[in-house]
Amino acid sequence: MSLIDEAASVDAFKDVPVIDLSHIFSDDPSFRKGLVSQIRDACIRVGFFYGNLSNLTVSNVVRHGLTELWRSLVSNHGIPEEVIAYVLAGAKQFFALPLETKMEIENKKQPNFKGYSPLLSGNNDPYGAGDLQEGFEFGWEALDDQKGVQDESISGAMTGANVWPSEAAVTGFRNAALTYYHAATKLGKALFPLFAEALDQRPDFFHDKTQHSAALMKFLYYPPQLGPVDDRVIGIGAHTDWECFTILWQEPGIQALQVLNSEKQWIDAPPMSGTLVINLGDEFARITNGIFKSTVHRAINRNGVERYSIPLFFGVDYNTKLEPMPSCVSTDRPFEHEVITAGEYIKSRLAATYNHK
Ligand SMILES: O=C(O)CCC(=O)C(=O)O
Ligand SMILES: [Fe+2]
Repeated sequence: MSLIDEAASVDAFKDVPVIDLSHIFSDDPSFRKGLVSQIRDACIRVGFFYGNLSNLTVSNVVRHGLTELWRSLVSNHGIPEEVIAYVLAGAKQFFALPLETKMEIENKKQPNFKGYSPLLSGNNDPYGAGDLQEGFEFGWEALDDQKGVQDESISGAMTGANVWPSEAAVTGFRNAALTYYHAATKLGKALFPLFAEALDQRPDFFHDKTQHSAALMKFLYYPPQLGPVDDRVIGIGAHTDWECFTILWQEPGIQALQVLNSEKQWIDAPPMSGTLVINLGDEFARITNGIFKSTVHRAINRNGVERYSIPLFFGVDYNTKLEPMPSCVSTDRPFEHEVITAGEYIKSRLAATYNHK
């Protein structure tokens, strides 16, 4: 079936599919075909899936540089290990700092909203009254032992360096955060060829558009929300993500994330051991003219305990134009957006969310 016909024939999903990514690096056509077809179905029908990494072979994990990420997810006692443990400890320490210390790196003072966003400062749902979360956002930066400096010319509309709390305030925070960032972006880079094949393109279709890791990582802290709740103030209001896809780590054991289907039912997407949630965003929806779904979701923390989550929003390079693929456009299915660059799009969404005057 063509992409356009397939997109026209989908029913409301009732759950978020789980896709085994053990063969993510396999060139064996039988494995590859099966995986691509599951990803295509999830992207067209749901816009969300759980990527199960727990059965990856150790040799593949090592060869493709996923060790830190994999060991963060896969443990035999369900407790996050290694990098995630450091990241989580650092995030907890950071969010526990006095407000005035955190406000020294407030996102509204930075050119592109990197840094700290206080409680209720963002509003992802225009019908909401603010998101009940605190955040800390940062983008690509070389680790101390890596070569490379940030080339600002490639960041286009999204130019702007990261800001960090002082090393004295949260020891090891920057290093732990960047280590996890680099591990998660490696997984992101391995996913682009699969998405390309799911769109009937060559595996390297996105290669020239993903040279620079246009990816933002955000640490999120959600206080518990108990008692009567104003529906307009929840952890993060109903929204779509903005980049191509998000790789989301959720704190184990705490249900908060929900995904909206076409019958307006909220479907729970609880954390699942050995997996990361992968969901598509607006850049992919634009590039595919709506064939890949950028699905509405929200998070509500009614669990009586604090909750942390870590999305990595991975887009095409900021200077790439968000144009539709010709195979996704027809006379019945015209493209209805202005063509702008990815950087311009992300910047405009950040400004709208934080109401920056
Ligand atoms: O915290 C979560 O589970 C979801 C976060 C989210 O949807 C976002 O930051 O875009
Ligand atoms: Fe989201």
